[in-house]
Amino acid sequence: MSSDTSPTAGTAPVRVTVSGDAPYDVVIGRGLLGELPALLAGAEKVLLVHPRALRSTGEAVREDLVGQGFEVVLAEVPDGEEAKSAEVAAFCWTVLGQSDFTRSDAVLAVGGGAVTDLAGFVAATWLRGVRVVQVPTTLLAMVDAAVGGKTGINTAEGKNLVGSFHPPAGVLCDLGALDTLPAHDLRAGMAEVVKCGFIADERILELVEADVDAATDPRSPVLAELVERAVRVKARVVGEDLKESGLREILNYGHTFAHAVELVERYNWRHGAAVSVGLVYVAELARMAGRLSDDDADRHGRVLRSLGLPVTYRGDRWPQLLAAMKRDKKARGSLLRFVVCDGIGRPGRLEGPDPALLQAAYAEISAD
Ligand SMILES: NC(=O)c1ccc[n+]([C@@H]2O[C@H](COP(=O)([O-])OP(=O)(O)OC[C@H]3O[C@@H](n4cnc5c(N)ncnc54)[C@H](O)[C@@H]3O)[C@@H](O)[C@H]2O)c1
Ligand SMILES: O=C(O)C(=O)C[C@@H](O)[C@H](O)[C@H](O)COP(=O)(O)O
Ligand SMILES: [Zn+2]
Repeated sequence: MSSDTSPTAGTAPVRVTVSGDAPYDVVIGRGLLGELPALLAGAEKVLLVHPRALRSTGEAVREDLVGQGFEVVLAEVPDGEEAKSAEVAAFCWTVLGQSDFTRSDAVLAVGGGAVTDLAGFVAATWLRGVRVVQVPTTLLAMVDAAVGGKTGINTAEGKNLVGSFHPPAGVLCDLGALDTLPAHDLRAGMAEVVKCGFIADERILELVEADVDAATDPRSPVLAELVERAVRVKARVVGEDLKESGLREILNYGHTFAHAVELVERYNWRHGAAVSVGLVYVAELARMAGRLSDDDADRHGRVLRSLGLPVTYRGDRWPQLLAAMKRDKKARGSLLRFVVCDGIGRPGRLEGPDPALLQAAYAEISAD
């Protein structure tokens, strides 16, 4: 994770501060793991949660921290969405209990968004809340999941239905981790980057449109700029509205449909891929509701398609999708609520849309 012949090697890390009751920094750069001891200072024990795929990274980080005097207990969890279950959370609680973790000890997540969500939730619930430090290793986790303190696990009925707001003590986005990330996972992360472009920072869209290869090259300064821009959008929003009482909902752009797709597909779709289709769906919905221009709506599909992300979904799943959307956290009683854009960088809400409109937007993005 600290290689480096990359053009961004040697450049000073960028620090984005997230404000709130306990402000913290999101650090973006290369070779950042030397910052871990300071973030963990005061803890005797550290629970290092990592996915199976990152066993050797987990071992290397453990050795480093042991050399710095920490007692490190490893919790290896399944890859991907399988990690976000009550069973895996209970496994972590058992490890914490058997290792006598106290309130001055800490949880350290090294992994993608599934691991940062799980580890954050475990930290939020252990002894009613202990410190968590996030080391995201996917693009999606760097720009979104590890930042902002939204933690959670899934239940059989839906995505992230159990969780807590528990901000981290710090986030280290070591871009070197992206060197080993499969291309489809990098693309999945771009869906959340592009989401930030539509809700708040049009320059993100322009950078992708100008050179999609540079935008998706883990070693390019363009990708580093995109990470920073997306993190700044997220930091600004969660710094103002940690618990999603209003503004934070804009980060959920595209997610009402996306989470429904993930559930219907039994989590065999990557979250970012589902977000891509969800963005196109909600752009279509906004266009049909007379809220978004044809040009701006078309731009959603064009940018996401250029990144190799899906922009259509099978046409025979409407009842299941609608049932899942009713469990979206933005719903109030039987009122479905969507984040829509009235233009680029102008997020708003669409409340209780006509069911016929919802289905018509689905028909528009359906593949035969
Ligand atoms: N809390 C939030 O605010 C928030 C925001 C966005 C997404 N999320 C959640 O994040 C999750 C998706 O995260 P994701 O896209 O990172 O997927 P993921 O965590 O499932 O990781 C994808 C795969 O990449 C592997 N991996 C991770 N880092 C790697 C690396 N450097 N090299 C090689 N392989 C690596 C993982 O083991 C996994 O198999 C979803 O559960 C989503 O709900 C949460
Ligand atoms: O941080 C947020 O707030 C978001 O909504 C970011 C989303 O990208 C993320 O997928 C989040 O986990 C979705 O939250 P949920 O509340 O809809 O489960
Ligand atoms: Zn998301």
